[in-house]
Amino acid sequence: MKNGYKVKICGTTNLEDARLAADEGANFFGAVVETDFSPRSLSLDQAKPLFSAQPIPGVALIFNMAEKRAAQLIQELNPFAVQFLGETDTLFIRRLKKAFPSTELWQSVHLPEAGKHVDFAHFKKAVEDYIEAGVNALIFDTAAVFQGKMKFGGTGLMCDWNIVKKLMDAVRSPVPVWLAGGISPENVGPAIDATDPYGIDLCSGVEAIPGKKDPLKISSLISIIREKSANRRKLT
Ligand SMILES: O=C(O)c1ccccc1NCC(=O)[C@H](O)[C@H](O)COP(=O)(O)O
Repeated sequence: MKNGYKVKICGTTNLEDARLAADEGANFFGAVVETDFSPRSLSLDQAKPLFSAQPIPGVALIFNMAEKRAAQLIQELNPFAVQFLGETDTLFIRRLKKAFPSTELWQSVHLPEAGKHVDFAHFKKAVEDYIEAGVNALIFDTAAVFQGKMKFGGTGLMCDWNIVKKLMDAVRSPVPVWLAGGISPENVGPAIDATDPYGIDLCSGVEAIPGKKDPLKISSLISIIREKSANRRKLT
């Protein structure tokens, strides 16, 4: 999608699905690397074929990875962007940015699932700090406990879109802001209406089975997003 809302098809585990996302018109694919709480996590070697092909720009998602390993990942995969899933030390962001100026650094911000209490001041400060440190994009997503373990993303659960919108309005981010968490073809329209994000990032909502994307779900999602984008253009 060249104009309008962007789409990232995330949790991609194989090259066929990265190509499918590209063919259907998504803007980015994402792959989770060396992240133990994700059933879709790839080793560096498993991720290589996806990133050497990069049919569309690829985003490598990592969780609290050591700095040396993150540098190695950037050198070996040459992703368009690295996306941090954990709460990232802003000095770490600054150092990586200096070392790899041509790699974008994206930061996930994980809110609790909708209905749970949100410490608004905490999230506002975190977002301001990430912007100040120089991240290139922010992704609001959902974190939740599964089988006693906190999962930062890939939950299939929505966060509170009204709070996302309130945070967006409060920080007036100079960088693109994505919405993720439990989005599917069924609810992508209301998700866009509620937050008017730069883009939509999703994983389980377009899968046939965990780890395998569903072509029909992706094409239905993209056609809804195209329609929403066309309507927005009419309004501006
Ligand atoms: O896909 C996963 O298993 C995953 C696990 C941990 C972090 C991220 C993960 N997926 C990639 C994404 O960024 C997802 O698009 C995002 O978390 C939303 O996932 P979903 O709620 O399944 O759409």
